[in-house]
Amino acid sequence: MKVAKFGGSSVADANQFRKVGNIIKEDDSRKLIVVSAPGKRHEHDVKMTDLLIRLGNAYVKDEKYKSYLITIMDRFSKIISELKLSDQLTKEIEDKLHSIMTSDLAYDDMLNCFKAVGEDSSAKILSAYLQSLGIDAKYVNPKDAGIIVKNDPCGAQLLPESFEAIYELRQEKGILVIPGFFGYTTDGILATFSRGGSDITGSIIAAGVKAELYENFTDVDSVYSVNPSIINNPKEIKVLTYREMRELSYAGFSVFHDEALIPAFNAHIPVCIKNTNNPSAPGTMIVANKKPNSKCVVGIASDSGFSSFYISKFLMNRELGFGRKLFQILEEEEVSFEHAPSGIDDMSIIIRDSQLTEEKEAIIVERFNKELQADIVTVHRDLALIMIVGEGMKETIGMAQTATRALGEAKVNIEMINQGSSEVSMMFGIKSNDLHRAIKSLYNAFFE
Ligand SMILES: Nc1ncnc2c1ncn2[C@@H]1O[C@H](COP(=O)(O)OP(=O)(O)O)[C@@H](O)[C@H]1O
Ligand SMILES: N[C@@H](CC(=O)OP(=O)(O)O)C(=O)O
Repeated sequence: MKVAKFGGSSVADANQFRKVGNIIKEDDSRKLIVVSAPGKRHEHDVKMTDLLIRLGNAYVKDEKYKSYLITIMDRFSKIISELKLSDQLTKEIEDKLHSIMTSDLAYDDMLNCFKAVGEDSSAKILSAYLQSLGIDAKYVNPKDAGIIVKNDPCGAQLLPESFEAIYELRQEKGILVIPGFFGYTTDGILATFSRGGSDITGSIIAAGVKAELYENFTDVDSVYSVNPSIINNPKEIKVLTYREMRELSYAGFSVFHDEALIPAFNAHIPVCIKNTNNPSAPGTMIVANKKPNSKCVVGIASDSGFSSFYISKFLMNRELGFGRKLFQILEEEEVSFEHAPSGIDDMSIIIRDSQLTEEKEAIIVERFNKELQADIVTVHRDLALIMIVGEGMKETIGMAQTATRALGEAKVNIEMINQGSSEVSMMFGIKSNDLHRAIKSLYNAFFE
C-alpha cells in the first residue's frame, strides 16, 4: 500500500488534475492520496492558500474582501467545469466559505478554517474526478482520518494517539482522498500545519497506515544538489538519507517540508520525490541508510532572512548560569533561536527575521546589557545561512578547507562557521548579498 501526496503544482489547474488521475490509475497500490491546495500555474500566479489568507485577513479586519472571494471561486469553478464535474461542488465550496464567515470562531481559528478550504476543496474535486473516471474513490476529512493535533501558532503538532486511528484506514475499500495541511484538536477545532504542511499530512498518513512507500509528487524530476533557481541544471540526487534531507529541507530545499521527515523516519517508511509532469522519471529516494560514497557532499542548501545577536563578556565560560539567563531572556520575549555557536568569551545567537521586530530587538539588547552585564552586544541583520550536507562529512578530511577556499575565491566574507553538533552538515553564515556568488563557487568546488 502506497501513500501518494500531490503538491500545489500538481493540482494547479484542470490539466494537472488529469495528470494526477492518470498517475493514480497507473498503480493499484496508490490507495491513500493526500492533496494540497491549487498552487501557482505560472511564475507570477498566486497560490490558493495565499488568496485564502488574504480573504481571511480582510474579512476578520472588516476590510473589502469580495474581490478575493471572486478570484477564489473563479479558480475553483474553472477547474470544476473543465473537469466536467457537477456545479454542486462549486456551490459546496462557496457555502463552506460563507459558513466560516458566519461562524463565531476566534480570529486565529477562523483564519485556519479559511486556509484549509484550499486543500479541502482540492480533495473534494479530486475524489469527484476519480469517480467520474469510474474509480472507486472517496473524500475523507482529516478528522475522520484520525489526524488529531495540538494547536500552535507556529504550526499544529500531531498527537501520537492519531496513529492508531489512521491505521484503521487500511480496512477501507477503494481510494481515499485526504486533504493535506490540517488536522483537528481534541476539542474539534481545525488547526493548520506550518506552510508547505501537506507534506507533513502525507508523512503522517504513510506512517499511520505503515505504507510500503510515501510518494511525494511535485514539479521537478528529483531533488537537486542545489536549488535549481540558483544554478542551472544542477546535479540530481538519486538517494538521500532522512538526516541529509532533513538538514537540506531545513536550510532551504523547499521541495520537501523539513518536519515531514519525522513521521516517515520514525516508522521506517521510504520516501520518493517524483514529478507529476514526468512520472516515469525515477525521482529521489529518501531512506534510512545508503552505501558510503567517496563524494560525501550531497547537497548545498541556503536561506536568507536571518539576524544574529553577538554577545561578548570576559570570562563568560566561567560564569555559572550565563547560558540559562541568556536563553531565559529569549524565552520570556517569545523569541526562538536557530543556532548558538559560542567561543570562550562570546556567543552568537542566530534568529529568523520573522521572530525579531525592531521593538523586540531593542528590548532584548537592553536586557542582555543589563541582566547579563555583557561587555558588548551587537545585532547583525541581513544574514544568510548555507548548509553543506552529506553523510560521512565529519570523517572526511579537507571538507572545511574546500568550502572556505571556495568562499574565499568568491570574495565572500564568512561571518560564522558551525560544524560542531550535526554529524552530517557544516554551516556558514554570510551576508545575504553574497549568497548567489557563494553558492555558485561552492557548487563548483564540490560538484564540478
Ligand atoms: N534542491 C532542490 N531540488 C529540487 N527542487 C527544489 C530545490 N530547492 C528548491 N526547490 C524548489 O521546490 C519546488 C517544488 O516544491 P513546491 O513548490 O513546494 O512543490 P509542490 O507544489 O509540489 O508542493 C521546485 O519547483 C523547486 O523550485
Ligand atoms: N497549501 C499549503 C500547504 C502545502 O503543502 O502546499 P504546497 O504543496 O503547495 O507546498 C501552503 O501553500 O502552504
